[in-house]
Amino acid sequence: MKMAPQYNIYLCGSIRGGRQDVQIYGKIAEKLKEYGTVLTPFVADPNVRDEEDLDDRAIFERDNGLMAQADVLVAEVTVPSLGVGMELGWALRDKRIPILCLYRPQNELSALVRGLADGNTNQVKDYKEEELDQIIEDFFNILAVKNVAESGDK
Ligand SMILES: O=c1[nH]c(=O)n([C@H]2C[C@H](O)[C@@H](COP(=O)(O)O)O2)cc1CO
Repeated sequence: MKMAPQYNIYLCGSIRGGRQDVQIYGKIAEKLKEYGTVLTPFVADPNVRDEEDLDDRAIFERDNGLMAQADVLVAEVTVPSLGVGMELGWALRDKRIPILCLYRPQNELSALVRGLADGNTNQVKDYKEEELDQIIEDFFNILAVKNVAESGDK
Protein backbone atom coordinates (compact mmCIF):
# COMPACT_ATOMS: atom_id res chain seq x y z
CA MET A 1 0.00 0.00 0.00
CA LYS A 2 1.27 3.46 -0.87
CA MET A 3 1.97 5.64 2.20
CA ALA A 4 0.38 9.10 2.29
CA PRO A 5 3.08 11.76 1.95
CA GLN A 6 4.33 13.17 5.25
CA TYR A 7 4.98 16.90 5.25
CA ASN A 8 7.05 19.26 7.32
CA ILE A 9 4.39 21.77 8.28
CA TYR A 10 5.14 25.33 9.41
CA LEU A 11 2.19 26.43 11.54
CA CYS A 12 1.75 30.18 12.11
CA GLY A 13 -0.38 31.93 14.69
CA SER A 14 -0.28 35.15 16.63
CA ILE A 15 2.05 35.39 19.65
CA ARG A 16 2.74 39.05 20.44
CA GLY A 17 -0.31 39.99 18.37
CA GLY A 18 -2.40 38.35 21.13
CA ARG A 19 -2.90 34.79 22.36
CA GLN A 20 -6.71 34.72 22.48
CA ASP A 21 -6.93 32.01 19.77
CA VAL A 22 -4.30 29.66 21.18
CA GLN A 23 -6.88 26.90 21.78
CA ILE A 24 -7.76 26.93 18.09
CA TYR A 25 -4.08 26.81 17.14
CA GLY A 26 -3.96 23.68 19.31
CA LYS A 27 -6.84 22.07 17.43
CA ILE A 28 -5.18 22.90 14.11
CA ALA A 29 -1.83 21.50 15.30
CA GLU A 30 -3.50 18.23 16.38
CA LYS A 31 -5.16 17.81 12.99
CA LEU A 32 -1.94 18.66 11.14
CA LYS A 33 -0.13 15.83 12.91
CA GLU A 34 -2.12 13.44 10.69
CA TYR A 35 -0.18 14.83 7.76
CA GLY A 36 3.34 15.08 9.13
CA THR A 37 5.46 17.04 11.58
CA VAL A 38 4.49 20.44 12.96
CA LEU A 39 7.79 22.37 12.94
CA THR A 40 6.47 25.18 15.19
CA PRO A 41 4.57 23.50 18.07
CA PHE A 42 5.27 26.45 20.39
CA VAL A 43 2.73 28.50 18.41
CA ALA A 44 -0.03 26.17 19.70
CA ASP A 45 1.30 25.82 23.26
CA PRO A 46 -1.00 27.59 25.74
CA ASN A 47 1.93 27.98 28.14
CA VAL A 48 3.81 30.09 25.59
CA ARG A 49 2.85 33.74 25.81
CA ASP A 50 6.24 34.84 24.52
CA GLU A 51 9.46 32.88 24.14
CA GLU A 52 11.23 34.79 26.88
CA ASP A 53 14.17 32.37 27.00
CA LEU A 54 15.19 33.39 23.46
CA ASP A 55 16.11 36.87 22.29
CA ASP A 56 14.40 38.26 19.23
CA ARG A 57 17.35 37.66 16.89
CA ALA A 58 17.50 34.01 18.01
CA ILE A 59 13.75 33.60 17.35
CA PHE A 60 14.14 35.19 13.92
CA GLU A 61 17.04 32.90 12.99
CA ARG A 62 15.39 29.79 14.43
CA ASP A 63 12.16 30.49 12.51
CA ASN A 64 14.07 31.18 9.29
CA GLY A 65 15.78 27.83 9.72
CA LEU A 66 12.46 26.07 10.29
CA MET A 67 11.01 27.75 7.21
CA ALA A 68 13.93 26.37 5.19
CA GLN A 69 12.77 22.85 6.16
CA ALA A 70 9.08 23.46 5.50
CA ASP A 71 7.09 21.76 2.73
CA VAL A 72 3.86 23.60 3.47
CA LEU A 73 2.64 26.53 5.60
CA VAL A 74 -0.64 26.71 7.51
CA ALA A 75 -1.50 30.06 9.11
CA GLU A 76 -4.40 30.97 11.38
CA VAL A 77 -4.80 34.64 10.50
CA THR A 78 -7.84 35.77 12.52
CA VAL A 79 -5.79 37.63 15.16
CA PRO A 80 -3.65 40.11 13.20
CA SER A 81 0.06 39.45 13.71
CA LEU A 82 3.07 41.12 12.09
CA GLY A 83 5.12 37.96 12.61
CA VAL A 84 2.59 35.83 10.76
CA GLY A 85 2.59 38.40 7.97
CA MET A 86 6.39 38.05 7.70
CA GLU A 87 6.14 34.28 7.63
CA LEU A 88 3.56 34.42 4.86
CA GLY A 89 5.96 36.59 2.86
CA TRP A 90 8.83 34.13 3.36
CA ALA A 91 6.65 31.21 2.27
CA LEU A 92 5.20 33.00 -0.71
CA ARG A 93 8.28 34.68 -2.15
CA ASP A 94 11.35 32.87 -0.80
CA LYS A 95 10.28 29.32 -0.21
CA ARG A 96 7.36 29.11 -2.66
CA ILE A 97 5.53 26.42 -0.75
CA PRO A 98 1.77 25.78 -0.61
CA ILE A 99 -0.05 28.02 1.86
CA LEU A 100 -3.33 27.53 3.68
CA CYS A 101 -4.66 30.59 5.56
CA LEU A 102 -7.54 30.03 7.96
CA TYR A 103 -9.75 32.96 8.95
CA ARG A 104 -12.82 33.23 11.15
CA PRO A 105 -14.55 36.25 9.61
CA GLN A 106 -14.76 39.26 11.89
CA ASN A 107 -13.40 42.52 10.51
CA GLU A 108 -11.80 42.73 7.07
CA LEU A 109 -8.83 40.50 6.38
CA SER A 110 -5.85 42.26 4.80
CA ALA A 111 -6.08 42.29 1.00
CA LEU A 112 -2.50 41.05 0.79
CA VAL A 113 -3.45 37.95 2.77
CA ARG A 114 -6.85 37.41 1.14
CA GLY A 115 -5.26 38.06 -2.24
CA LEU A 116 -2.58 35.38 -1.97
CA ALA A 117 -5.23 32.76 -2.83
CA ASP A 118 -4.34 31.69 -6.35
CA GLY A 119 -7.05 29.13 -7.11
CA ASN A 120 -4.42 26.43 -6.82
CA THR A 121 -2.29 25.41 -3.82
CA ASN A 122 -2.34 28.80 -2.08
CA GLN A 123 -5.67 29.01 -0.31
CA VAL A 124 -7.47 31.38 2.05
CA LYS A 125 -10.47 29.85 3.78
CA ASP A 126 -13.12 31.54 5.88
CA TYR A 127 -14.22 28.97 8.41
CA LYS A 128 -16.23 28.12 11.49
CA GLU A 129 -14.49 25.99 14.07
CA GLU A 130 -16.52 22.88 13.24
CA GLU A 131 -15.35 23.07 9.60
CA LEU A 132 -11.66 23.01 10.46
CA ASP A 133 -10.97 19.30 10.00
CA GLN A 134 -12.69 19.16 6.62
CA ILE A 135 -10.86 22.21 5.29
CA ILE A 136 -7.49 20.80 6.33
CA GLU A 137 -8.35 17.41 4.81
CA ASP A 138 -9.39 19.03 1.52
CA PHE A 139 -6.17 21.05 1.38
CA PHE A 140 -3.91 18.04 1.90
CA ASN A 141 -5.97 15.98 -0.56
CA ILE A 142 -5.27 18.60 -3.21
CA LEU A 143 -1.54 18.46 -2.40
CA ALA A 144 -1.58 14.66 -2.58
CA VAL A 145 -3.28 14.75 -5.97
CA LYS A 146 -0.73 17.29 -7.17
CA ASN A 147 2.17 15.17 -5.93
CA VAL A 148 0.79 12.17 -7.79
CA ALA A 149 0.35 14.29 -10.92
CA GLU A 150 3.89 15.69 -10.64
CA SER A 151 5.51 12.29 -10.15
CA GLY A 152 3.43 11.00 -13.11
CA ASP A 153 5.07 13.64 -15.36
CA LYS A 154 8.56 12.35 -14.70
O1 LIG B 1 8.28 34.41 20.50
C1 LIG B 1 7.99 34.26 19.29
N1 LIG B 1 8.28 33.11 18.63
C2 LIG B 1 7.94 32.90 17.32
O2 LIG B 1 8.25 31.84 16.76
N2 LIG B 1 7.23 33.88 16.65
C3 LIG B 1 6.78 33.61 15.26
C4 LIG B 1 5.83 32.41 15.15
C5 LIG B 1 4.45 32.98 14.97
O3 LIG B 1 3.78 32.33 13.86
C6 LIG B 1 4.65 34.46 14.68
C7 LIG B 1 3.90 35.33 15.64
O4 LIG B 1 4.27 36.68 15.46
P1 LIG B 1 3.79 37.86 16.47
O5 LIG B 1 4.52 37.67 17.75
O6 LIG B 1 4.15 39.14 15.74
O7 LIG B 1 2.31 37.70 16.67
O8 LIG B 1 6.05 34.72 14.78
C8 LIG B 1 6.97 35.07 17.25
C9 LIG B 1 7.34 35.30 18.57
C10 LIG B 1 7.04 36.59 19.27
O9 LIG B 1 7.06 37.68 18.37
